Amino acid sequence: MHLNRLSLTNFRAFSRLEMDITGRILVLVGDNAQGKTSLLEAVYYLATFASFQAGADRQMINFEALNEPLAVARIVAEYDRGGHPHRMEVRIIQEPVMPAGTRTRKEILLDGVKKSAAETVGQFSAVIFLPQMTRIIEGSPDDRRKFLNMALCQAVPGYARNLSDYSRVITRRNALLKMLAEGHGSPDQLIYWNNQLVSIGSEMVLARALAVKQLEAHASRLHLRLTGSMERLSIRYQPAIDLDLAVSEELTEDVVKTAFVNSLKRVQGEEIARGVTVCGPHRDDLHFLCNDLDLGDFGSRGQVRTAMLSLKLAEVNWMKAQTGEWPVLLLDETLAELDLHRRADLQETLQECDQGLLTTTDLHQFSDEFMAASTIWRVSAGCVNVERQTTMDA
Ligand SMILES: Nc1ncnc2c1ncn2[C@@H]1O[C@H](COP(=O)(O)OP(=O)(O)OP(=O)(O)O)[C@@H](O)[C@H]1O
Repeated sequence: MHLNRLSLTNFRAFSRLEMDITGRILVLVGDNAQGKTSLLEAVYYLATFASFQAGADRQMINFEALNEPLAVARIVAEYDRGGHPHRMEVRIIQEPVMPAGTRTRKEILLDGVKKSAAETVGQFSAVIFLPQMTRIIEGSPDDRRKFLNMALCQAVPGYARNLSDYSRVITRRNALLKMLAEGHGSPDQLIYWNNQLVSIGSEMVLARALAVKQLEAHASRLHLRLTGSMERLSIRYQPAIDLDLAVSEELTEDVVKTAFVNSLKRVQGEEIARGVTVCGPHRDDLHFLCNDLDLGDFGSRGQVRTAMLSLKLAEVNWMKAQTGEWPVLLLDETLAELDLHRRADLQETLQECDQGLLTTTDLHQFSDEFMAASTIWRVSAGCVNVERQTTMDA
């Protein structure tokens, strides 16, 4: 995967930006609040159609543009995938709705053809490294599910569609449960939504179980290397349905569906009383263990950071194995956080991949060798200019 050109219009602080990207490794350097992270956000949006930092899409539309009745933020990328050139355009549109409101929606064009997000996700793939990514281990189950979803949507065919259908089923089922909680309707009305939930949810559980196993294989190997064989990293997937992965021998669709149906029977009373779906993949969790101790509860800062690096490098390798393509690596101020040894490992992965974009406020943290292989772009007040082009990609 190689990004050749990026064009932004009314995206965050960039009212207009055109970048011809020739290098394999790009370092975006600039002071704070100049737009470096926003650039990575735009590129990552092309991979997932979700921001890693904004709660709502409208936050990405330039403030001044939002003063207009119709405001459009546009990201256009030209990239190579599997040796073929592609063009993706994403428009985030805020438009008026009667009588006096606004709504935000997005439009996606892949090679000139309008597509939905679910059918386009994965056409351009990227992995993001952020200083705050330790939240995946230390934060809430929601952070961990988000991590899984972002990775699986890009690399597992059909997962993005299931995720979007599942979320629709949950909304409709919750509305019915709320009605039942208020004493209207009959529990028999749940049968249809239970079938939908079990059918889509079981596919998601299977995909997650398999992906976590594969990610764990990569992560534990990398973690042994990063810790000089001192620490064994394992990742445990904990589905919210009554399914103990440690004891279930072979995980088939039937095994998962039976567990799901039984779980729904067990919680039906509670669900009707609370008016909400309490069991299913939207309540799944992950656990990260280091030498069998849960890192979320007992990990030191350094241990969590190293485990995160192993996990993210595993995600890169897993995505390559799944899709045959290296994802574009996006590193937001990540190297500064790492010691020399771990920095070297990350730089090694960068050398293997097709392309990496890094942000920094300080070029001194990079080795001379790394700098020679990088093209340096200066980001200043929403403008980006090449400061030094590498000669090593020629
Ligand atoms: N929708 C928007 N419209 C205009 N400007 C915005 C919008 N959203 C954010 N900004 C501004 O963009 C600026 C750049 O933010 P960004 O996080 O990309 O900078 P950065 O160079 O990565 O900074 P740092 O090094 O501090 O992380 C901020 O000053 C922010 O206020």
